[in-house]
Amino acid sequence: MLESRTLFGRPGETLLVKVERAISEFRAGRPVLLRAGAQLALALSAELADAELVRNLDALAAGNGHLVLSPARLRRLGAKGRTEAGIFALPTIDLERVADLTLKLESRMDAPVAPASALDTAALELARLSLVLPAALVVPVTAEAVAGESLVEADIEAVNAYRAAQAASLRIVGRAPVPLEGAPETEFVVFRGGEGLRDQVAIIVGKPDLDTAVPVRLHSACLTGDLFGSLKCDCGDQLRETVQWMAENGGGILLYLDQEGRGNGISNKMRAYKLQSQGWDTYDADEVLGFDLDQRHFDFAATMLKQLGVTSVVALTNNPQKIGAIEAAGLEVAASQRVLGRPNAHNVRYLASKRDRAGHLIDMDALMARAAPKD
Ligand SMILES: Nc1nc2c(ncn2[C@@H]2O[C@H](COP(=O)(O)OP(=O)(O)OP(=O)(O)O)[C@@H](O)[C@H]2O)c(=O)[nH]1
Ligand SMILES: [Zn+2]
Repeated sequence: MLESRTLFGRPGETLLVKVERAISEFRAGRPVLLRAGAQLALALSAELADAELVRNLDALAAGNGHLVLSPARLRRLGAKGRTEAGIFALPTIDLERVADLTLKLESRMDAPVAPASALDTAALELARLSLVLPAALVVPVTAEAVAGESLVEADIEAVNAYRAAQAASLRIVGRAPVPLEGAPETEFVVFRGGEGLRDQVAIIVGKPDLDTAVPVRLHSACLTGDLFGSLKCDCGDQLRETVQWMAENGGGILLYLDQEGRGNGISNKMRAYKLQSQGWDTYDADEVLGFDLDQRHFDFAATMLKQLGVTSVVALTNNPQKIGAIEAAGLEVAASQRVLGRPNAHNVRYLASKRDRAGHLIDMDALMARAAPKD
């Protein structure tokens, strides 16, 4: 562990650095040593456990291993109204049982759920930060039992404080003009920090007047829609039409945020798409995987705007959460404007679900009027 007296351990950096290492280990399917005061436990991503790891963990666990699951997954397993994470005891750690409880569609609870400890919930937060399934195997250990192992150690307070620290560490690391088709006067400004595992990008279209309300869109990354024109969502249309609209209407700022799959990551989004192909709606599919309606935070996006000198915005969105987050961060939302994609046979259920279940301000008649004639 880095301490402030070491050569490279600057005090302000250590929290971010330690948790970044822990995330990287966790994503690689290696156990991380979590510390809560004098208590220690190994935490391992449930989806990445393999036979050898499980054998070794089981030997250390002496019957005290358990699986931590999110409230959404517990609800899906049959614990109605569950709002807290919980744990299942694993007297022996068994890969098949772990898979049943974390991922299988038809699984139902067949054992009591105990409340999760602070250590357990930190393991779950680590899974979320790592963009793997929100499910962790946790094995309490003593320092002696793991002495000599090369393990990354993280304090649970550091894990829990990581999101806020990452949002507060936002800073501009590069900017350059990037002329776009239809919007030749455009600048890309790259920020490090925020949310997700990569950088955030502000796309400044034209020369927006920062003394008046600036048209702004917070756009969450969608590889399938933005890049490949997937018919399953409205993202690609929203992205390109917003940039075009800004270019033709005095400029604006689009924030391209590293929040693929509503913050669940691309692998979990594909798992959710698979479930959707079997009939599940977008939110129910996420719940099967253990995710609540939306994992995204938008406070850091407001910080990006502030760093760019924006104080008042015209919010281009249908999502009231985005508007609320901008206001909560102390920026003025002078007005908001809907951003309609194009409906088709593949995305109309998704768009209706966003309106009906997440309160998005989508006027279905106005939307349907935009359907291509072939639809
Ligand atoms: N988990 C999950 N994510 C999805 C699905 N379809 C699209 N997404 C993601 O949802 C997000 C949509 O982002 P946005 O278009 O910025 O946000 P929005 O909440 O729809 O709000 P507005 O478009 O601003 O009205 C992107 O991160 C997509 O990758 C899905 O079925 N499941
Ligand atoms: Zn999309």
